[in-house]
Amino acid sequence: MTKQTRHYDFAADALFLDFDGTLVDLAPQPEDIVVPPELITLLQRIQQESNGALAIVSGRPLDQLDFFLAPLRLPLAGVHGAERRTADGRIIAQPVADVHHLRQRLMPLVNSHDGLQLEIKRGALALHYRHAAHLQQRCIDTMIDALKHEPGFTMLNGKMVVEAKPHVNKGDAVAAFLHETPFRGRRPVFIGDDITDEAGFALVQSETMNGLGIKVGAGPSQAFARVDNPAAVLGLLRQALDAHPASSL
Ligand SMILES: O=P(O)(O)OC[C@H]1O[C@H](O[C@H]2O[C@H](CO)[C@@H](O)[C@H](O)[C@H]2O)[C@H](O)[C@@H](O)[C@@H]1O
Repeated sequence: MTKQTRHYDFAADALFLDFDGTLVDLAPQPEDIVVPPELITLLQRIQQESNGALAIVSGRPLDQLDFFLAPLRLPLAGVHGAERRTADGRIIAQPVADVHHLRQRLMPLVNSHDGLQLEIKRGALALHYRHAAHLQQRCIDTMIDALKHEPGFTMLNGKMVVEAKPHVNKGDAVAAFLHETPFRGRRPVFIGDDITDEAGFALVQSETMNGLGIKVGAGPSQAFARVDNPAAVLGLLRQALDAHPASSL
């Protein structure tokens, strides 16, 4: 951990965690990630100790997060905040644009090159080029062109992926949780690794929130603190629980 380490108080703080690249190592394909069994145990313990003030905030849809985190049922924000499951189990789905026409605009590129994959979500499309890195600029240019005709989306450059997502962000999702029980009134901590997580850092570190962002891995970030990789994030969670009630994150 670099820069600023702060006391983590399970009674007064709330924890918001990105998923890919933060809790699990990146994998060649979205479906290939491996969830360490210890992660499930740690999240379960944190959920209990913090009276439920723990949420996952991801670019993935809710059903995928539930699948990978089973048997846990946590509060979730999916598709970068376009859908949420609150702590009391309500699903809140933002209105989103239909991806059909955008998909049609992207498919010719995907079909004419090996190694490209189009992931379809509710209101979002992720064009993955991890297996065709030389096509990065081509993918970005194609997405920019396609979005000129599709006003319902914002472009997001992620890790070996360019996404068209709804006009939402993870900061808004965290803010929404912080208006609800059991998150309300707590100091937020947000841990994430990618550009989409910067909106989460900005929100929790704003003057009114007085929280902490923790960036995972290299690259520019506004987060006040940094750790190296998902293994180090697990280490932080473990440490916080071991030191409970006087722990630090
Ligand atoms: O917000 P996150 O939880 O970090 O999700 C961001 C995107 O993650 C997934 O793609 C990324 O991870 C894959 C598995 O490691 C990797 O193969 C891919 O190259 C990465 O971009 C997911 O597929 C996307 O839907 C998420 O938006």
